[in-house]
Order: sequence, then structure tokens, then C-alpha cells
Amino acid sequence: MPVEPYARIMTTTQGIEVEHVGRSFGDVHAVRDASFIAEPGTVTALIGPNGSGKTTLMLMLASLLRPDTGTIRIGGFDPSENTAEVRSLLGWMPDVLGSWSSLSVRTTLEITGRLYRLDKAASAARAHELLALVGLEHLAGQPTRVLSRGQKQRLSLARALVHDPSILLLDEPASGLDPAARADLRTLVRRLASEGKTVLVSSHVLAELDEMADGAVYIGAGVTASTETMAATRSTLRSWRIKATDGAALETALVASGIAPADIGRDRTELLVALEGETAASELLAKLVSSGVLVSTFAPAVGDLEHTFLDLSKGSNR
Ligand SMILES: Nc1ncnc2c1ncn2[C@@H]1O[C@H](COP(=O)(O)OP(=O)(O)OP(=O)(O)O)[C@@H](O)[C@H]1O
Repeated sequence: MPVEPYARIMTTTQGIEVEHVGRSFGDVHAVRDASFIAEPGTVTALIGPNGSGKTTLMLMLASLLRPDTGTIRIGGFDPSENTAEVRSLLGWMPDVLGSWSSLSVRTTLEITGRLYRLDKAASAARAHELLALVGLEHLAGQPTRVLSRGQKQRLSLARALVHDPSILLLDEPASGLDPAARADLRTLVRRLASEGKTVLVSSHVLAELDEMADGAVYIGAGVTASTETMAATRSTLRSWRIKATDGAALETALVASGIAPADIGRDRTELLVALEGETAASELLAKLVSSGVLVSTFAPAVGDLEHTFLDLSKGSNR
């Protein structure tokens, strides 16, 4: 997926708008300067190293924490001032499900529906619908304490959807899910976006986000990367994976095209070459093909988001 940077201009989007937001805990500056826009109908990935401020930012968006500085708009409302409006618009899936352990899965969803002012029949119907949506029908009568981590994630997602919110905040939604459940989650998230919802997803599973997200916001040490910084990662040095029917001929052609033998890496049957930007990659591929090498693989070694993450987190890793 392309990593599209976001303009730093407050608009009147019905999605999420964050401008120069900061929040400290004593002398820990969890979020120092965060700005981004997430538009309705899109999925935005929130990425950044451990402790970079993602959860703190999500808590502020969800009206659970007040920013010290800056402005947030959720569907046009300020979470600190218009908390009720924001909560009715927003579905929040926290990274860890706090649940009522002795209540059944179904009852948990029904009570959540009642808390959102659905009447008894409507909340029962919604619970029924959501149990099917997240594949928990067979566990509907079980107390939530017996759920596995992945099953808890599904319940947490269902709970976030009870009131059919137009904006969704998903903190590490894929954590604990098996591969089939991850694929289902991806499809569901895309479907929710196609219905016009604004979805912000934070995750460390970047390959997953690559397939799910329309754009990305990178946060490092509490500061979101600028439009220019995000765009610049597209042309930084990046490893490409190349494979040909004849490996020796490929290596000879790479050297003939100007790549030093010491700069050619190996990963099982493939060769790895670092190139700056897609134009350099296209040019090299053209040279290889015109020299008669039968190339069977020519692709970035890591996904777009992982590349952006690795590029921007260089130097900030402790
Ligand atoms: N309530 C709090 N009191 C003190 N420090 C806090 C509090 N909440 C968060 N922090 C600190 O703020 C920083 C950002 O934390 P946050 O949980 O937002 O990061 P994160 O990006 O979500 O991390 P991870 O990727 O590991 O989940 C960390 O240094 C953390 O220790």
C-alpha cells in the first residue's frame, strides 16, 4: 500500500483531526506534538516504536485522557468538551480487554448495548448479530474469563461495534489472533471503511497493516512525522529481493550493472540489493532483463509500512 502522508491543516472532516497535541505524565512527555487527519471511508495505520505514545494518543482521542496542549476533533467534536457526542460516535477497542469476567459473552454485549441506550430487544438483536460477525456464537453462553486471548480480542471488537460507531479506534486488534482470524479482521476492517467509517488502527504487525491501511501516521518519541518526512522515506535506501533461474548469471549481471559484489546479499535462493527509490529499482530490472537474465522475483524485501517504520525509527531505538 502507498504510505500517503497527511496534510497538516485542520478541516471540518467528520473523521479524526489532531493538531499539535501533547500530553505529559509528570516529567514523562508521552505525546509531545501529534498532528494528523484521518478521513471518513479510510483506514489509517498508527505506527511507532514501543513507548512512542500511540496508546496515550488513542486514549485522548477516545475522551479518556485530556490533552495538555493542542486540539482534537472527533466528527467535529472536542473529546474534552463534548464527551457524550464523541462517545456516541466512537468505538474503542483497547489493547487489553477489561471485561466482566463472570458475565457471559452474550450478556457482555447486551449490557454494552444497554449502556449505549439500546432497548432490551435491540441490544439482544445487536448482540446476536455481532456474535456472528466476530465468530463467537459457539461461546455466547460462556463466561468471558474462559476466553482465549484471541477470543477476547474478538469480543473486544464486537463491543466496540455495539452502537454502530462512525469512527473506530483499534489498538493492536490483531494481537493474539490466528492467521484465519487475522484475515477475517482485515476483511471486516476494510468493509467498515467502505461503509464510510473512519478507522484508526495501531499495530506492530506491519505486514498486516500494509494490506489494511490507506495511509499511515508515524509517531516517534511522542512526535508525529511530518508530511515531508513520510514522503522522503519513499526514496531512501531499501533492500530488494531478486531471484533468477540462473543465480550465477544474475550475480554477473548485477555486477555488470554497477553493483559492487560486496553490496550483494544472500537470503536462501534470493539475492538482496539495496536501492534508492523505485526508479532505481525499475532501471536495474530493465538492465537485468535486457542482459538476458530470466528474473523470476524482483520485489521490496519488506513492505511499505515496515520500510517507513525502520527508516524513521533509525536512531530512536534505545
Ligand atoms: N499513566 C502514565 N503514567 C506515566 N507514564 C506513562 C503513563 N502512560 C504512559 N506513560 C509513558 O508514556 C510513554 C508512551 O506510552 P504509550 O503507552 O502511549 O506508548 P505506546 O506507543 O502505546 O507503546 P507500545 O507500542 O509499547 O504499546 C511511555 O514512556 C510510557 O511509559
